[in-house]
Amino acid sequence: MSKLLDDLSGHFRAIIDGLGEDPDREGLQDTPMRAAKAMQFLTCGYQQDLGDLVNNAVFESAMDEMVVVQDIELYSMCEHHMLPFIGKCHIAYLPAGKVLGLSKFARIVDMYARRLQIQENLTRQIAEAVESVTGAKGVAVVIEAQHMCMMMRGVEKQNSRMKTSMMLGQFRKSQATRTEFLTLISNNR
Ligand SMILES: Nc1nc2c(ncn2[C@@H]2O[C@H](COP(=O)(O)OP(=O)(O)OP(=O)(O)O)[C@@H](O)[C@H]2O)c(=O)[nH]1
Ligand SMILES: [Zn+2]
Repeated sequence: MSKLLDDLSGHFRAIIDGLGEDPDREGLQDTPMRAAKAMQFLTCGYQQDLGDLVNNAVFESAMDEMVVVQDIELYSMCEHHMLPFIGKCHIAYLPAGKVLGLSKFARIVDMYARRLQIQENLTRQIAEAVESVTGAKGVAVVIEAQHMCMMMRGVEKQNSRMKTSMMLGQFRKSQATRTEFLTLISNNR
C-alpha cells in the first residue's frame, strides 16, 4: 500500500472520529481506506498527462466541417465543498487537417473532471486541451451540470442547472458557427 494512500486513510479516520462516530465499529473499520481509494480515483486526473492520454490518436483528414461529440457524461468535484457536480459535456471543433480519436474527447473530459474544480475552469481547460492537440480552427465546449453543494446542503435547490460555455477561434469570431453548434446540440434531446 502506498504511503499516500495510508496517509489519506488516516485523514479519513480522523474525519470519522471528528464526526463523533467510532471508526473502530464493525461497519466502519474498512471505511477510511475505501474512502481514500475512492477519493484518489476521483482526483486521479492530477496524475495524468495530456500527451500520454491522446497517445498520438490524431489522424490526418481532409474533413473541414464541424465535428460534434455530444452528451459526454461528466463527474467532477467542486473545489469549494469537495462535493460532486454531475452533468454532460458537449464538444465541437473545426478540424484543420487533423481529427482526434473519438474516445479521446471523453478521456480529456475525465482527466480534467477528476480534479478539484469549478465548472467554469473545467470548461476552459477542456476547450484549450482539444485546441492544443488538434490545432483546430475553432473549439467549443458546453457543460451543463448540477452541483450537490447546491442540492444536498446550502440553498437546497434541486432543479437548477449551471451551463457554461467556452468558445475558441472560429466559434468565438463567428456568430453563424456558434449558432450551428448550439442548434446541433439542442436537437435530439
Ligand atoms: N461559479 C461557481 N461557483 C461554484 C461552483 N461550485 C460551487 N460554487 C459556489 O461556490 C460558492 C462558495 O461560497 P461560500 O459563501 O464561500 O461558501 P458557502 O457558505 O458554503 O456557500 P453556500 O453554498 O451559499 O452555502 C457557493 O456560492 C457555491 O455555490 C462552480 O463550479 N462554479
Ligand atoms: Zn460546491
